[in-house]
Amino acid sequence: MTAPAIDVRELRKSYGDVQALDGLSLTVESGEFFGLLGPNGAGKTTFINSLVGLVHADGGTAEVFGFDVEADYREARDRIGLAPQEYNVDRFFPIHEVLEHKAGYHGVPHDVAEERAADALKTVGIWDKRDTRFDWLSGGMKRRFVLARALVSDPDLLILDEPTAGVDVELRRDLWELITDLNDDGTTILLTTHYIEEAERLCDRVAIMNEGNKVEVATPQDLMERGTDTVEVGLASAPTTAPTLDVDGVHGVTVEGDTLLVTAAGGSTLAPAVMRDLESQGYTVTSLDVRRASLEEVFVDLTRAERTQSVETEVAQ
Ligand SMILES: Nc1ncnc2c1ncn2[C@@H]1O[C@H](COP(=O)(O)OP(=O)(O)OP(=O)(O)O)[C@@H](O)[C@H]1O
Repeated sequence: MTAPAIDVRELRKSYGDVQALDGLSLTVESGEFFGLLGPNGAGKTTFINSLVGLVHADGGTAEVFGFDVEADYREARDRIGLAPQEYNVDRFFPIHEVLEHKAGYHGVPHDVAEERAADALKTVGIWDKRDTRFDWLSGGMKRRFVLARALVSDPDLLILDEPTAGVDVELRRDLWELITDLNDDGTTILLTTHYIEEAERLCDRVAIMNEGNKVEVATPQDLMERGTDTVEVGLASAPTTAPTLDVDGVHGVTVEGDTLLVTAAGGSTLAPAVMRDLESQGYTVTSLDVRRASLEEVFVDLTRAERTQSVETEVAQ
């Protein structure tokens, strides 16, 4: 069996009083498209940095494709391509040379490195800029370049730390297509993002982090099913009070003019039963619409619940 792309156990890192990683355990399977979500300061970048040797963890273990990130640093690091949040690019050389140096650093012979650099620049669509320096690229091209640099060592695991932050819609879609293709070709992807829609669209599974630990790991669909949907039922005439519904899973009913707002987990499956119940009570249903819980709502609920819980624990202590 292939070793997981990432396997961390009880990972800890503190900066003074701040527990950036608080015993994080997480497994990402080889070939997965995995999302890491969490509010600012949740520990996502610290986690990524610990995988690539930029942060030395205080405790726990981290392996990449079965290689310990510290004891087997070289083996683990050579399998990872990192597109970080902050640019740390050599500004004095044309960008194709920067890529060749990077490939060389990972042990790729010079002639192969030249080819890899050309391929990477073509893949991200800035081959015509190959003789330009990094500083002279536009903001969008810089994003593309950072991805090319992550790709030049032909990594098995591509780590993208907020790759589409602040980019325009067109580039975002281009980048989505590019990384989806890479994943289809077998590259494992670890993506952090604050755009929940991005995670919903792209990721097989997501981990929601908060305060240095994971709150939940699931598929975006599973998470959304835990959220509260709203069934909007249009009635022929406005009721004076909210009807009582005898349908399992319904959380509440409110009246807004001639519309009933029925909140429920799994609204789309309950909608027909809601309609039947109302009709059996003599109501005439004129329209039915289901507003699904978004991943964003579930994310906010989960991280808020977690924060409230930790405040309550602190108060209790
Ligand atoms: N070098 C450092 N020195 C001191 N504190 C740090 C350092 N790096 C991170 N921290 C702290 O550790 C915590 C986790 O930070 P981290 O950057 O990992 O979060 P994040 O989830 O990546 O946040 P964001 O979404 O804002 O990028 C934060 O409280 C941060 O202030």
